[in-house]
Amino acid sequence: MDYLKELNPPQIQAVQHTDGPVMIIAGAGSGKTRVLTYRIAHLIYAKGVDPFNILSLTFTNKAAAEMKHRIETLVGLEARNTWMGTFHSIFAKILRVESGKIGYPSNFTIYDTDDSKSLIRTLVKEMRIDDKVYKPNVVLSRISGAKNRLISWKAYQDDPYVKADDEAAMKPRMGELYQRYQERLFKAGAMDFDDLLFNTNVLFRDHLDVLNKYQQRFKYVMVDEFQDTNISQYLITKKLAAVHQNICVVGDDAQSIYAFRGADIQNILNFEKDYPDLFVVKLEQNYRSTKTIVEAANSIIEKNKAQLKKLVWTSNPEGDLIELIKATSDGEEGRIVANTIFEEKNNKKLNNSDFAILYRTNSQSRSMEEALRKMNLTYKIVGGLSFYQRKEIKDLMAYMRFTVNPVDEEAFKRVINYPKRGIGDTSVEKILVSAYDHDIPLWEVVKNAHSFLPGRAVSSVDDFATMIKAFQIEVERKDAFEAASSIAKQSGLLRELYEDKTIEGLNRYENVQELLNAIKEYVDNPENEDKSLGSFLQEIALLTDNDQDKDKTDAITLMTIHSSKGLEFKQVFVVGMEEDLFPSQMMMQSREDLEEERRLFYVATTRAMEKLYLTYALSRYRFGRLLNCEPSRFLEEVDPRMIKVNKRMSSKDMPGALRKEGLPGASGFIGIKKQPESRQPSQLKIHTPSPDFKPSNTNSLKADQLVEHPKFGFGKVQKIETEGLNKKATIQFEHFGEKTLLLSFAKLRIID
Ligand SMILES: Nc1ncnc2c1ncn2[C@@H]1O[C@H](COP(=O)(O)OP(=O)(O)OP(=O)(O)O)[C@@H](O)[C@H]1O
Ligand SMILES: [Mg+2]
Repeated sequence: MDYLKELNPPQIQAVQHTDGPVMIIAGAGSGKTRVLTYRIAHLIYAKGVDPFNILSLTFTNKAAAEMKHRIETLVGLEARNTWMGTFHSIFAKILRVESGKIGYPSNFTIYDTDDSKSLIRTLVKEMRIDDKVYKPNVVLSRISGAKNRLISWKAYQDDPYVKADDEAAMKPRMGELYQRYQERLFKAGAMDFDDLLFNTNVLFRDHLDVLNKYQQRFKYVMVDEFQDTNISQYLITKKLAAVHQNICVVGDDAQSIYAFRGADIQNILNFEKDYPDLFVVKLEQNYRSTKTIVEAANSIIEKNKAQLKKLVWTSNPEGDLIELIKATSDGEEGRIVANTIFEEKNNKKLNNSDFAILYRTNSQSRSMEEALRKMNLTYKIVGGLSFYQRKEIKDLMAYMRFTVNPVDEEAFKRVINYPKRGIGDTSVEKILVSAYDHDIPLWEVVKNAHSFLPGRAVSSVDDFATMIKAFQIEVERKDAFEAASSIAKQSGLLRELYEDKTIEGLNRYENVQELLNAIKEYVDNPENEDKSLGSFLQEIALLTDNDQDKDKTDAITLMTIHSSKGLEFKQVFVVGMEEDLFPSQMMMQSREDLEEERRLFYVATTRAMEKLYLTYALSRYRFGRLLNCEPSRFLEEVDPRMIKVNKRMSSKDMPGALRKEGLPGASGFIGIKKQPESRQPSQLKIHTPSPDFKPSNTNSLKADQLVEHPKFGFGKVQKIETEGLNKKATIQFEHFGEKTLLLSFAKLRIID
């Protein structure tokens, strides 16, 4: 097999050096992920390693799926058996098997951020403390920060510095809140995302037999995006690799962008200390981007002081200059981006999926979406409010969760009185308080409602318990799809949605059907061995933002820079290049923070393969007000030789005269040398008909036929409609988009 031919010499070295610790720290686009992929293929193919003995940890499950697929094409189906996924998904899988050891049920629920915040709200109320001081997201991020550094609630409470810190922040009861939060999660048989790693550490610390089992299993351990691991993740990896010492980490310190979530660049430096006989590989050649983009990116990251020096070069062509685009408002910014994509698509025959629009915060997607929709350009938003965050989906999932794990408090709160069955808030509260005060599992309280509640509510709660018991029997006997369908029906949820005949109601009903489709797909997929509902629920709980683009149609990608890590697109727009927005005002407290923002900018620019655009607006709606904006300081940090100031405008904003000339005027830009225009903003050229152009008889014109129009050029018939006496054809023209023409007037030549 010739796969080594597809690598350069240092990459081959990294692939072939399979035994002992290896670290690859190299710049963006230099093939780090590719090396990991080929390394796994090499282990299986050349070294005969059993795929079950290989563990690789990736940034998203989607990245893992892509890697698996690639390895499959290199070495065959066996590749499927490697352990590959995010830290969270891999260790959730292991915890599901071992959870009994640390006192959790094997069907433990995974709480998402909403569940966690709701629990914190409940606790704050119970403790009678100020919910304006103890805001759920502030409390949660404090707890999360502690857990990511492996600080238990006990250690938290015992640490005088932490205590002083909380007191200074006017939150003296944080430690107590952390403790109650953990206790309640435990009672609910639930873990939040951070617990998956925290508890894995506990498991490996306290149960050496379990640790030993996995140490023996994972003979080879690999970590992608190593710069963004936190200490909790690092310790797990280190422990697992302690016996065989075959650990390979790849990363780029210049792309470390999760310090705010506890990622620690120190891990890279520690790695050298922890493994003195470390084999270090440098990759310097970038295969992803044009020279212009590589050099611009180098000029950006150079400004950071805390950086390992690295060389990144490319033999790719020079490529286009980076376009700097100014807009008067965020609305105009959106229109310019949409217009530019439209033109570039037509001029260069690109697909929607060749484009990405990257922004600092999710809320910036709105103006982009509006403009794209107006131009009929298909797009998808990665992250943001995803399918699984919708209320109706969460409701049905809560039924399933409670069935599988009937102590799950947050699931219980969602479904006990939805659809309405006459159980009031007071009764719900009584049930929860009884369980907590008497230390009885929630499910026992629900099953024995008569002992805890006044007469009226008892029979409704009894009915609810009977229903859940019936669901539990189904879950045991049937696969996830059959059980879920039955739960959707018997719970009354489907009927409730079906009876709502508004458009939103209809949408919600369809969404639930779509969830059932997804479960069917899961059950039908031969790769999923465990077809139980519990197993499906876990899979869903672990979807990362990036995994949810189920929709495979050709679409422009909109996402935050954070979620774009590791990806590449032919053309990339980094929008909202304004002070306070990027670098973000919220995140900037120190020089380190500014450097992290700059690394984000580096990540954004290095996603582009062929062309990069940086755009900014002079005014923008933020926090409900129209604010004036200044261009980002980062724009001045890009090597000016790589930039041209473009005078693009959206057609709508162009004054009439300029529109005709195609030369819209715009002023220059702060401190950046203007470059001579290498290319005029392209105009759609009117087609010159072929010499043999002769209109055809279009009486029998059909969808899918190819036609030529004397002005609009070549196109494909989408559909034919008859309206009264007229016949109309909708045609997708290569350069002019979709047009509907009356056939009795249009001169069309049918090409066959
Ligand atoms: N030796 C090579 N020959 C041809 N193409 C290569 C080679 N090495 C890498 N590439 C290609 O270059 C691109 C970037 O590679 P890859 O994504 O592995 O880089 P990376 O270092 O992981 O980047 P990032 O830091 O953004 O994660 C990919 O399209 C990859 O297929
Ligand atoms: Mg990568």
